[in-house]
Amino acid sequence: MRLRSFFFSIFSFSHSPSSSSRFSSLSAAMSPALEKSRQGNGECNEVSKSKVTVVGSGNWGSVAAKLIASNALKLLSFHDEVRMWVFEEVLPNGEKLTDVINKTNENVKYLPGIKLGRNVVADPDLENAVKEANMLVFVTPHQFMDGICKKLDGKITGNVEAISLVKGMEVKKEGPCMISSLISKQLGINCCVLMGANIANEIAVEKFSEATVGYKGSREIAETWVQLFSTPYFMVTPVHDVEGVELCGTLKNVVAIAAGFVDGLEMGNNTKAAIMRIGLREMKALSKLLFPSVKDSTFFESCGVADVITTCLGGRNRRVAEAFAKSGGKRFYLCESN
Ligand SMILES: NC(=O)c1ccc[n+]([C@@H]2O[C@H](COP(=O)([O-])OP(=O)(O)OC[C@H]3O[C@@H](n4cnc5c(N)ncnc54)[C@H](O)[C@@H]3O)[C@@H](O)[C@H]2O)c1
Ligand SMILES: O=P(O)(O)OC[C@H](O)CO
Repeated sequence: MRLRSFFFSIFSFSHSPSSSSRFSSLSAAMSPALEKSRQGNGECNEVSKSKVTVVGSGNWGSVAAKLIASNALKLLSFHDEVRMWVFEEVLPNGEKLTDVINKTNENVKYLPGIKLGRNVVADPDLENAVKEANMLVFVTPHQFMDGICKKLDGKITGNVEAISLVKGMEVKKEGPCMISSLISKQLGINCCVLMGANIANEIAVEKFSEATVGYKGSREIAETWVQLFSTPYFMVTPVHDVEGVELCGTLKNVVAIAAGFVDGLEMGNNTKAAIMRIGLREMKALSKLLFPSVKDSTFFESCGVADVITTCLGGRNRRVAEAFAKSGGKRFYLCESN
């Protein structure tokens, strides 16, 4: 049904005179809950509404806040306000990033030129930002997650759900630890994941893309996350395989670095395609070794093959690896700053 809608939408798109109607039929087919909520049935009082906090405000974190903010305004079951925790930085003009976001509604450092939505409130105080939320969206570079979880240890109470958009893992002495497990174990809450072929800057300007929500246990909470993130230009599918989805988002970065080396060394498109194919096969093998429950079908979702393709074509990992190879082995961080 969804596949048919998708092809129908592409067909409509190619025959559509205006870009604003591009994905209207797709939107209608995919979001019955959104349409129902828009009509309003008066069943949700203020107390039962979910409050969302986005923990992180980088490039993807800001786009995630924008997606969520637009839906929070439309869906009855969510509070309008979306908090966004900002790792405070002082900008070259001396202003604090948080103040500028709240004044201009724009993350001028990590997502310049894009309005986040007036209902996004930037907050530099992590504890304060999460204290009233019952839905937490974690989206920072992976290396900061251990520290963030430690700061929040014992501070999350009540019925709270989390989702991780972090593409990476903690590698401890005992072995690899998925970020969703880190969140679950340290904060004592259930944690889904959202991964996919999602270059943030493209989604920021509302170009169409897909994503995958990985969950374990109840499908109901996964459906709530799908509702919160879905827009006509962002199509989200739930998959009952949290480890598989998260490992796809993590391991594709390694393939992207290899693809960047291939580009930097000018080895050509056939070699790059081979890297992507073999890379995907190795992602699957390693994922299944770590978690035998990982499903083959997950690798055909947006989080799998599609993310390998987009990251190897347009991602930052690819770009920095290409610069590294072209520079003849300059230090990685110097390539990153270019
Ligand atoms: N950017 C994308 O296109 C994209 C798309 C999908 C997934 N992701 C994943 O999302 C996650 C977040 O990426 P992003 O693009 O939002 O961030 P980013 O790469 O833009 O990173 C910068 C962020 O890190 C914060 N930061 C810096 N020092 C910190 C510290 N000591 N403690 C806490 N935070 C600190 C900065 O304030 C900023 O918010 C990553 O795992 C990434 O792989 C990114
Ligand atoms: O820019 P990258 O390499 O971090 O990739 C961004 C996203 O993960 C692509 O889905």
